[in-house]
Amino acid sequence: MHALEIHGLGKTYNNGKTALQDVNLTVPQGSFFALLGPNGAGKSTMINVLADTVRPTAGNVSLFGRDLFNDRAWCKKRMGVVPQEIAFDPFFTPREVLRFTSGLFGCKPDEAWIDELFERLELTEHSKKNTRQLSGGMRRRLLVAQALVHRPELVILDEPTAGVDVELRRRLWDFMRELNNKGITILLTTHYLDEAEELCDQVAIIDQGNLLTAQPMQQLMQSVASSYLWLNYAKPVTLNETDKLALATYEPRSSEEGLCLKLGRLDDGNSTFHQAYEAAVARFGPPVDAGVRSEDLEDVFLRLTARHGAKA
Ligand SMILES: Nc1ncnc2c1ncn2[C@@H]1O[C@H](COP(=O)(O)OP(=O)(O)OP(=O)(O)O)[C@@H](O)[C@H]1O
Repeated sequence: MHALEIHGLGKTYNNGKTALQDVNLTVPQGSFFALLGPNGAGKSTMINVLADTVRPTAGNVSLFGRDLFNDRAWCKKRMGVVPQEIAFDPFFTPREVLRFTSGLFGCKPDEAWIDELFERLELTEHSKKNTRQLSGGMRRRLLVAQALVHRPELVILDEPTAGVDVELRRRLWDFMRELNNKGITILLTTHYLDEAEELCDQVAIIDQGNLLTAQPMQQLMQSVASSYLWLNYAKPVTLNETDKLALATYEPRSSEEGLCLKLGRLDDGNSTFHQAYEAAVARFGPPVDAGVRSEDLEDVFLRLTARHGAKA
């Protein structure tokens, strides 16, 4: 069964802005899913539709097989959402916020779980303060605790680590990974693409309301990420028309330190490293240094969204 199945989802705001256009997306149960996109791509709109704070103008969504819009109460209990906007009643303490939220989900507050959440999210010593006394990072962690207090099976996090320092971010992700290992599905948006690549086993990229790709992370990296051979000649290499023609297969680019060639695969699956290196040496002589660099998720993301932007 899928945690989420989204069909033909569309949202046009009252001002005429279309934030989502016919989005089809499946989030497998138990996955750690990254929903990525540049600013204004439509990520928060999608999350707000799931959280019932934005009404879609088209499409349907099912959560663990049940219709999200017709079976709201059932679905809400199984879902915990960490929104991007932070808003708490300033007169409540974090513990009161969590007790109150448990009540909203029809559960008796589970004090042991609340203690564990405070501990894991490093809020124990702040649990009796008023929320207005908390820092931005603490409030964001309290939002995460609030989303988890009713033990949801699907956790949706919209930029949960914005404003959270590196160390805390790492510990927050460790906690999310532990929850995921226990079978909880996690869907998150983040602008930290290196963290998404490390954590997530599924990835979707949206841009201008359109889904560009959705697939297992490993599959995306294998099929789309390229490798490049960097040849250091200690100065930029000038490519004349004959060089460009001779090296055309490697899409040569002059760099500050020399030359960059795109590597491909031969029929036997081996890299074209050797051929590219020899071709460069034949034209420019041996470099002072050379290395191979593979594209990471950020490179792939920039390439896919730039190409889409150029088309739009
Ligand atoms: N309430 C609204 N009324 C009108 N337009 C809106 C509204 N909310 C969002 N939009 C527009 O919809 C588009 C998608 O916005 P959204 O916040 O979903 O993007 P996002 O991918 O979450 O961006 P970010 O990474 O900056 O948070 C943007 O062009 C935004 O300006």
